[in-house]
Amino acid sequence: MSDPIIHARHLKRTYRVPVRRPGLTGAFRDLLTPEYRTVQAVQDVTFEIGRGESVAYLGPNGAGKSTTVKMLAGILKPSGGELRVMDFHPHQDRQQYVRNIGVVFGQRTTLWFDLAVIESLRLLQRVYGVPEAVFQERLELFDEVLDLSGLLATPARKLSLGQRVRADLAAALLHAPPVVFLDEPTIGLDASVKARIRAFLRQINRDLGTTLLLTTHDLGDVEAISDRVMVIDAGQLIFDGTTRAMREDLGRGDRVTVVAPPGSLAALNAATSELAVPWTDEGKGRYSALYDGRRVRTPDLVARTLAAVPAEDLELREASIEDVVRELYERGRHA
Ligand SMILES: Nc1ncnc2c1ncn2[C@@H]1O[C@H](COP(=O)(O)OP(=O)(O)OP(=O)(O)O)[C@@H](O)[C@H]1O
Repeated sequence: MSDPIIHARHLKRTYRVPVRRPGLTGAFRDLLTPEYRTVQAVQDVTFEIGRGESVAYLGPNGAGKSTTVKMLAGILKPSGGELRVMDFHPHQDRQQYVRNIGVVFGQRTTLWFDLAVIESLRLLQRVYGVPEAVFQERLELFDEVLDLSGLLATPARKLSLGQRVRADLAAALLHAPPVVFLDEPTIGLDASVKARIRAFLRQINRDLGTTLLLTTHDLGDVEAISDRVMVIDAGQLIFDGTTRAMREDLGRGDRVTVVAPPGSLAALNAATSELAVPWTDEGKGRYSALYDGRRVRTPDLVARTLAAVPAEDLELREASIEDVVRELYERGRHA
């Protein structure tokens, strides 16, 4: 990796949460003698991200993604470990640091609610000291890709979700920060807005060399925006590498799908048990299995499958990122 810009070493973050005791007496006791338990949201996470990389940070619900992003953005103080982004300690150096990064939370806005979008952008222009000519140039670029011009006069509170996220992206990138953190930037957006935002993020990554780290549950984002994937589960990194390496690491880079009468699962599993290829019932008569094409001979698998069930259709393809991530989460759960 060339020139790391983000260093996280043994990063930890715990939350202290009140324990709720049952019933009315419990409620009184909670009030008088509160008890707390510790949630380990991020347990021990180590990674480096190079300048200009575009990294997707994935994990199931509650895995610790948002907590990591909030530490990276300087909003939360790590409970342990080290964190450095460029030459800053994000939380400690927060005031200076935030001028050098962009942050987008898909679920909440950083725009002033009652101000027209352009007024928010003008305020940010002043905060960041962006010269007028540069401001105009960037507005033009944002308008080109994010189609902003129609939104500029509208107060943030009147924007639809998709419009709001587009305006938030412009606000986060106005000062051309070298590093941008995005927490579920495409959540709840329709396909066309998603496509626009993905294209925009890809463009700033490629053309401006902006380093991106984004959390998402939408694996379409990963395919479109990121070259590298880090997967966190229960507060720990369980994978860090390219999507291709992820397929290879798992050894299940191929997928077979068959359409067969309902109730075919047992017969399929029996037919391929020697190959250790377990099937999943996807409903509506579709059954699929992930397997390692280097270990299992595909013609052998196909022959066994077709002998076991009266198949209406059979499809072979490379496993999608979605397949692989689902499998990774499962593996993490059973580890
Ligand atoms: N403010 C908080 N107070 C207490 N516990 C919290 C707080 N924020 C998060 N947690 C807990 O920390 C853990 C990690 O949460 P986090 O929001 O970082 O996960 P996530 O991977 O972003 O999840 P999701 O995909 O659902 O957004 C979870 O167990 C969550 O309940």
